[in-house]
Amino acid sequence: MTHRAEPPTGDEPPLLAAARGVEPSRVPVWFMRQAGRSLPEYRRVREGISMLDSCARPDLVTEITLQPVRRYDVDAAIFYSDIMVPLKAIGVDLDIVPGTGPVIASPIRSDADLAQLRDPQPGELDHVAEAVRLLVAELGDVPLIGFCGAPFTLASYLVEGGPSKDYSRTKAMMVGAPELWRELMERLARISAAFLTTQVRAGARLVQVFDSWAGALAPADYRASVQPHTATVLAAVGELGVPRIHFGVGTGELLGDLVAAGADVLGVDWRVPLDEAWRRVGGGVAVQGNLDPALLGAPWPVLAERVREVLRAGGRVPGHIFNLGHGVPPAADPDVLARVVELVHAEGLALREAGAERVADEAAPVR
Ligand SMILES: Cc1c2[nH]c(c1CCC(=O)O)Cc1[nH]c(c(CCC(=O)O)c1C)Cc1[nH]c(c(CCC(=O)O)c1C)Cc1[nH]c(c(C)c1CCC(=O)O)C2
Repeated sequence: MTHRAEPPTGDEPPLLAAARGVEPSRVPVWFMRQAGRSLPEYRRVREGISMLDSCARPDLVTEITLQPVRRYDVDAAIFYSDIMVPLKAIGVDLDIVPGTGPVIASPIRSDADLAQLRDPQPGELDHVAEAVRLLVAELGDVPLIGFCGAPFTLASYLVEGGPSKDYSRTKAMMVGAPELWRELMERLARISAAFLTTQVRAGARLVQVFDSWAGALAPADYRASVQPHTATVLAAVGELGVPRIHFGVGTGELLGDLVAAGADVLGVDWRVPLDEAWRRVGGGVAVQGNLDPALLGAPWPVLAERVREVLRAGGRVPGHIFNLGHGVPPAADPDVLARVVELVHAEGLALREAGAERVADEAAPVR
């Protein structure tokens, strides 16, 4: 995808313009995990219904996805689902335990265990397509973001059996049983690609691939054992022509490799300033991020300054989509998020210009 190549178009949704590196009519903003426990209306509709059951009901998926769009003036909806949903759909015995995360009944540690993983059959993702179609009809001009988990992040849950701090069984398989690892990653890439292309074919206009835990890997291991499989997923949606965001936490040393996997937008956590991230990858992409979610609890004047700092750094990059550096924490105050959206929209473009001027100053010859 080219950047700075096309003139601004007044009516293109700001999110899609920024993703192409074209100046948008306002700085677009959305939040990872904008739907979820931080919203009282979410807690109400989820009462007595498990996470995975809610994901299987297109009416609930539609309602929950729309909740943050009604409450905030965000520039995108993100499909309410989970990275584990396609695995559940093919029959993997798993649950999402509140306060813990995904838990797998029979972790995958041998060739025989791989039998749990097969390509989704026709019909198994119909509830996903139906929910996306319902949503797109309701959303009007607000684009829907589709998403999936990258093979490594999915593998980490399947091999460990649940959330992990060090991913030691996963890494041991990666280096100690490379054939088993390759087969596992190839199967996961096909499953995630099917989940993602289902969303795009039903109307999602942009996608985000979450390799949330890839930052745990050394770059050489990432490149040898992970990147080719994520590239398969990104290529499958690339063929459909939608912009692709690639995101992971703690990936400061991997940013160039994340882009090389086939991304149009680099998702950055709060550890690396956006302009620095863009320099590290040599440009050629838009960036998304990267306010530290922990700062949402700071006094408003302090938080507002941090929002402006993100906008200035993003202003040095041809396309910037404002977001947090990771998901909205369950304890976040929705009124604070609403103020962040207002601030980004009110001051974003002016601060982009300020950021761009600073780049020009630095580029001027020293006398
Ligand atoms: C690693 C990962 C998972 N799921 C996801 C990731 C990648 C994103 C990231 O890095 O955070 C992706 C995800 N999960 C969810 C969304 C959709 C909606 C959105 O972003 O607004 C998305 C994009 C809903 C969800 N997925 C989950 C919730 C909370 C469950 C609940 O409300 O009961 C939501 C709204 C559950 C979940 N699912 C997972 C975890 C770690 C958890 C949290 C467990 C907990 O703290 O209770 C696995």
